[in-house]
Amino acid sequence: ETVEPVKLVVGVYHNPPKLRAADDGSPSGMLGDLLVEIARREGWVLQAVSCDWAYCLDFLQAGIIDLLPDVAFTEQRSRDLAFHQTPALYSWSQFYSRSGVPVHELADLAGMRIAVLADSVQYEFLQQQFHQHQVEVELLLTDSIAEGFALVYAGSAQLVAANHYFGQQQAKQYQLQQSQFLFQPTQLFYATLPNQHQQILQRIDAYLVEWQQQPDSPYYQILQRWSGTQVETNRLARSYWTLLAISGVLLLIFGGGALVFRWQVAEKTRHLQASEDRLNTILNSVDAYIYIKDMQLCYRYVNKKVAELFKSQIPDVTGHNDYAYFDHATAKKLQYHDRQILEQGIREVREEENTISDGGVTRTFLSVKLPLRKPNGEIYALCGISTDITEHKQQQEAIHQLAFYDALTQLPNRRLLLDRLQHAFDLFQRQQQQGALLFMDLDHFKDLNDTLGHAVGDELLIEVAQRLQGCVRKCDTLARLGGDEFVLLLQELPGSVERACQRVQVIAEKVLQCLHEPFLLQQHVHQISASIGIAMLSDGDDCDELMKRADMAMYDAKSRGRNRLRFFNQSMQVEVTQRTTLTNRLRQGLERKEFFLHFQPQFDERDQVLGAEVLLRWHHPEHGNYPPAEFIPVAETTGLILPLGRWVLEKSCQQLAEWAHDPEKQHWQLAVNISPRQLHDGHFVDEVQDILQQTGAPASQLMLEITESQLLEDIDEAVSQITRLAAMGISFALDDFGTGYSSLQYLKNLPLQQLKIDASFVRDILDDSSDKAIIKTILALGDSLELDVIAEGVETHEQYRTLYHMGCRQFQGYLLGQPGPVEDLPA
Ligand SMILES: Nc1nc2c(ncn2[C@@H]2O[C@@H]3COP(=O)(O)O[C@H]4[C@@H](O)[C@H](n5cnc6c(=O)[nH]c(N)nc65)O[C@@H]4COP(=O)(O)O[C@H]3[C@H]2O)c(=O)[nH]1
Repeated sequence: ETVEPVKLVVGVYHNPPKLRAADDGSPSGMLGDLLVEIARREGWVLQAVSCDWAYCLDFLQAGIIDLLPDVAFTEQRSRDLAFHQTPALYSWSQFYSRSGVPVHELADLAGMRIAVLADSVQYEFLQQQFHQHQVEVELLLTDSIAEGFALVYAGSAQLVAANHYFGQQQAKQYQLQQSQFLFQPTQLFYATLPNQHQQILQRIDAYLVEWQQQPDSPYYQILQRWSGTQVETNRLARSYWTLLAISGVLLLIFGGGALVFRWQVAEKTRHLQASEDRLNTILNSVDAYIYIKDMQLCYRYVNKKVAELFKSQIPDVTGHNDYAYFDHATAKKLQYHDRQILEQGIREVREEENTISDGGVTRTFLSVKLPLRKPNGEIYALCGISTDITEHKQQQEAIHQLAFYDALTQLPNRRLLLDRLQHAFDLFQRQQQQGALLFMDLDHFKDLNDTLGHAVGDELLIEVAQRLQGCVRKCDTLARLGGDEFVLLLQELPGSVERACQRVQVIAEKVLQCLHEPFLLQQHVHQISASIGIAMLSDGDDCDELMKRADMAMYDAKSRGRNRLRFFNQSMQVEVTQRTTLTNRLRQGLERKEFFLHFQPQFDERDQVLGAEVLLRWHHPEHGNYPPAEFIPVAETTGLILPLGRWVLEKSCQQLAEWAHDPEKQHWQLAVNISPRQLHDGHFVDEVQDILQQTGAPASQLMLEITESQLLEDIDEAVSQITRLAAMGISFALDDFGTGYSSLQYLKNLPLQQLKIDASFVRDILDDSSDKAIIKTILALGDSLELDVIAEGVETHEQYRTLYHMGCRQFQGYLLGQPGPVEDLPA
């Protein structure tokens, strides 16, 4: 079944270059060709009917033709005809005359013979204007536009009014010139009778919408073919048209002469005054700043909004330039750009930040500016339309701020950081421009936050952000990822990795130092520290990996005792992987009961056993024995030390309970190592009490070994726990004594029983005089504080003798007894 093609009878009148008949009678010209192209695509069959304009319009209304191109939209026509939505062309009208007929204003037309197309929009408009302003003219109605041009050429009329498309192309041929009197901007459409060809109009509309958005579409190709000049894209054409609509109106009011603004109409006719009033009402009620500046950039016209902005009256602004109203920098900038427009004859859209001199308020404007030209093309003024977009910009900025900045510290957030990092990374890959990523975490921030409250925590974070910002350069990015995690992206570092690393180290140390300075928070001085992990841009293959690596390095710094910096490197990566494996094995080991205890005896100076130190041992079925120095730190960071430590305590207490029944051993003490995690775990005291109760071990025989460094973490908390345990009869030994920062203050405050000289001092006691001096001091300290002092790691007789002569009376070490099963302890 074949579908009948759509047949359309099209009216064609002579209005080149917009519309004309081709040699074979078919529609041609801009709108004709466009229709032919659309019909070709749609499969419509066009049948052209050649007619003069007024007849064409009649034919359309009578239903003789289906479609008429090039119909200007008017209110009245919209009642009788149907139009599509998107204008096919934008047009306006001008007068054309033989040389020497000046038209500056409506009143200049009085007494003239003016040719105009019958039934045209120009005719309607002019007739109405002349009538309204009581300007007497003789209108000669023509059947075609060309006829009007011919009348002027022949001297039968002084002027012809026509659309500028026709005028631009045809005026020369008739030796006519265009006047600067622009009027009546119109939008041109294809028209049909209402409700008859709805679908046709819809299809035409669809093509117009699509093609007007594509600069290389058939639409622009056709327009260009017929206009012979470069056609701007539709958006520009439309704004140009809009501006012309306004500036045309301005010209209508002000006339065109050497100065557009010589406003004499008021004196000439009171009707024109009325017209001015009406137009001014329009111009003054638009939400835009409209102005005209002359070649010296003095204002010649401003609307009410401009006058209000300048806190002045409209007439007072005339003759002044921007220096009178804006601050110096703004005026200079405005004049610079305005001059370019006048000199180069360009139209410009620009965002301007203008500061009003009175009050110094800065506002943002979107300004469209274009030069105004005389008929000979000479530029004589600049027309500008500016819209205040300050609020819009502020909203945009607020949204930007929310999306890319941290609300608490106003530092860039993760999203912005990642963006900058990507940029830095690209630069590094292209130009080997080194950079570094520093992950910073405040040590024990959580404790501060929990104890002092979130308000103080927030205050600290804000101050930290400010301090950090003081340590970095403009080209660096300091971001906050949340919590107490800050990231610093350093860019533009010196070429070689070594030099770059050195520089980064210096910066990171500076950061550590500046964070270590005391903070004053709510009248209290707080001291904090931070741990920094560093990855160089050369350390990873992408941003994700770099972030992870800097993070890893930061954790490494933390686990090495905080307040320090660590660089990421490959060996660290290996370490991290091993650590994960070890964690999994530890967990399994606990379940599979792979742990056991060794006991290393401790002696007095008469070789009598005082007891033993309990040492944890782990035998893995496949990997053999793991040294405690390797797995204990991992157990500590993962928290596995808590169940592990509990198990050690239980076993030790069971042993003590057993010895309690043995008269030879009931005086033996067991020294059990306690990890910092255990001591700072809130349940530790209760746990020890439970274990003592359950096992029946005498508390007096249990000694807990703590290290100096673990005390330092939170001295007040530690003292309170230790005091509570000591009250239960448990004694305490301070392990590794001498390696940390000893503070007499806490030594006095703690219920200690024993100081343990670290094995490292004992090892070098024979060769290193400073180690000897330290041991002496520890012994003297023990003496004065009435504490026992035990030397650990005694391996040789010489060491033993030297220690003895120095006054040491308790010993532990391979010389006297290796760690081993409980059965191996000497009786
Ligand atoms: N070179 C030398 N070394 C000697 C000598 N005498 C003893 N040692 C070793 O020195 C370490 C003494 O333990 P530590 O200083 O408390 O140091 C301990 C302790 O800090 C930790 N640790 C061991 N067991 C536990 C435990 O149950 N809990 C906790 N939290 N830590 C433990 O592991 C560390 C290492 O333990 P171990 O490898 O068993 O190493 C033990 C012991 O075997 C000697 O004459 N020469």
